[in-house]
Amino acid sequence: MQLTSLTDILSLIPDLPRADEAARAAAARRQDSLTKPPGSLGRLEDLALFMAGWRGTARPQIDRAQALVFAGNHGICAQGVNPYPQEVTAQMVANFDRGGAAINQLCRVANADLRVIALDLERPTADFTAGAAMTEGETLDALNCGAAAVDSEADVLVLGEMGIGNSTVAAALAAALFGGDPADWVGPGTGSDTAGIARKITVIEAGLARHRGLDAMATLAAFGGREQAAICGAVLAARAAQIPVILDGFICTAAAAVLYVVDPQLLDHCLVGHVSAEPGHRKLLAALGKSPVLAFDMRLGEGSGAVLALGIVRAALACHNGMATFGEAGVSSA
Ligand SMILES: O=C(O)c1ccc[n+]([C@@H]2O[C@H](COP(=O)([O-])O)[C@@H](O)[C@H]2O)c1
Ligand SMILES: Cc1cc2nc[nH]c2cc1C
Repeated sequence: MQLTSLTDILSLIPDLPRADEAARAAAARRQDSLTKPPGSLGRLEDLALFMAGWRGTARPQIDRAQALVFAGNHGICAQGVNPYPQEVTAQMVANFDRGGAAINQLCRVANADLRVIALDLERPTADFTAGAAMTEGETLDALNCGAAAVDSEADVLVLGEMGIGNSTVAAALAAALFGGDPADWVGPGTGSDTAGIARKITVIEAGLARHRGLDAMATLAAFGGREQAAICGAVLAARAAQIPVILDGFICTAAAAVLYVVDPQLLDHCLVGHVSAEPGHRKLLAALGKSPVLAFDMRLGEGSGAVLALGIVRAALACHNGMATFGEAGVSSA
């Protein structure tokens, strides 16, 4: 998938695959034949049916799980919206590469292949209070980079991000896409105090005043950043390859929300792995009509909540594929 303009996305939509309803129905029949009262595995059953629909088979397996973490830097950091200095983005990328971050440990436990992609860290996006964070060309480059990173052989894709300052970008995107009071979308991020949160709100109000009346893709360019655009590209490429996606926290979900505003069905193949402790995430999930797999009070980013949810999806498929039916086990049904 190679986008040459931000409006290309509209022409892709009619050809994107949809869930295979026959495979999903066959998986539902299997669930009802397994040695348990129907429905007793609750949302594990829903996850198995979700995977069946998107993988197009009644007995989906996860042989290959890919985790992609995109990192970017943000011009809005010039406004003092971030408690940690911007160089932490590159320092954490080095930490990911050495295996020292939370995401490395969680990917090992969940058996996911982690790939970290740093997007022009030495060239932060522009300050969105002064102009568009990204040109159309920069937005397209990041979208195409995200799309190209998707392993077409993967059975599931976990997405995450790293970028000092990007909780402000995410809140700005959410406010621009869904409206409401900016204060409802803003939270502490990595640990802003009350004064820091007030600064984030002021900055977002200035950004919203500058960038009015834009469509969803232009909103992405206006507020940034590269990692958000790359997440959009990866979500689209995964869809084209019928690979279900697990989104991470507030920042990752706000990026994908751009696609939802383009067309809500663009996120049909996406689960949200967890609801972050960042307060705007709950409101964002309500706007997208998504229920998180987990609520673990996490607010790290990096894809950490999404890869934890991968373990739950693996558990759902272990039951779905490994359990005996009533007939096979000689267990009497109701
Ligand atoms: O995804 C979340 O829910 C989340 C919530 C709070 C913080 N983060 C991470 O923290 C960074 C952004 O926070 P900040 O304070 O620098 O804007 C960025 O690297 C994110 O991955 C992520
Ligand atoms: C240390 C650190 C690790 C992170 N991982 C994702 N965002 C982060 C922000 C900070 C500050």
